[in-house]
Amino acid sequence: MTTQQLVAQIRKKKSFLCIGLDVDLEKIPQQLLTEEDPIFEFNKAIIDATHHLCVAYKPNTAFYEAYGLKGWQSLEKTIQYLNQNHPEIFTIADAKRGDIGNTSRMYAKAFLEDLGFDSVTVAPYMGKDSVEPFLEFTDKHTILLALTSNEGAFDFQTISMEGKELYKQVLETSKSWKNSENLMYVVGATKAEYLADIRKIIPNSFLLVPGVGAQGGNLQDVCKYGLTDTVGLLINSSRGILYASNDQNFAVAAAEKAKELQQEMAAILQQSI
Ligand SMILES: O=c1ccn([C@@H]2O[C@H](COP(=O)(O)O)[C@@H](O)[C@H]2O)c(=O)[nH]1
Repeated sequence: MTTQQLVAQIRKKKSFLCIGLDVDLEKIPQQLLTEEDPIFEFNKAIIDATHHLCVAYKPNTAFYEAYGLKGWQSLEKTIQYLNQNHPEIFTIADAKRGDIGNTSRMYAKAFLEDLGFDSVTVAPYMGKDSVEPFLEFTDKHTILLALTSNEGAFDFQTISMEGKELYKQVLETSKSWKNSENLMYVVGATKAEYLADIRKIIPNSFLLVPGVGAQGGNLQDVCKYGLTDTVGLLINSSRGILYASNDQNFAVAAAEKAKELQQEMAAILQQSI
């Protein structure tokens, strides 16, 4: 999916919501556990109930890898279901990969070609030759970790080297990489106060912003400094939507939470026009 197509979907749905499909078998309604593939059945119910309210889904691969072969098969079924039924929705494999070049090429092939995701998250710290193999997929997007939502982000990402914080160095250097126009960046919603500085370096790039909901990030704060002329934001919420209820009405409850965020986004978009 091109960035223009993503922006068109955002305008059409009045939403820049990304729903995180982080399925924890201990948190889903227990009656689903009798199904042959509880993870997929849960995802399917969530997707069926929320697809009109969001423009992206982001399965975090940890929640599938944790269940071995069965988990990987659930991930495969989930992305196939999305690509077949909702090809207009942007898909993100939140896998946080990155390795020496030939290994990165295999990661890129796994997520972007074999599974068929539109994008994959990548850690930047092994540098240019670890990221460019992902960028070789020019019809896909590589989402680079810039300033993450967790407390540990302050251990390295904000440390200054020669007067420049590491996350800023990542943003600036990555712009010189081949096919960098296909880069997006992760910035945590809990770090909204950094967005004005971030926008000085990457004024137009799309940002994937996790941390709204369970981590306490604020949508209004993120939009105040992060919004661009073409929106430029995908706001992720996972637990805050998925686990709104764990009774039989879980999908309806999830849709209600998603709708609250979508309506807040619609109001923000209307004001910014
Ligand atoms: O900086 C980051 C990068 C990734 N994540 C991931 O996003 C979701 C957030 O889930 P919530 O339940 O809405 O907190 C999850 O998959 C994280 O691994 C992040 O939170 N922060």
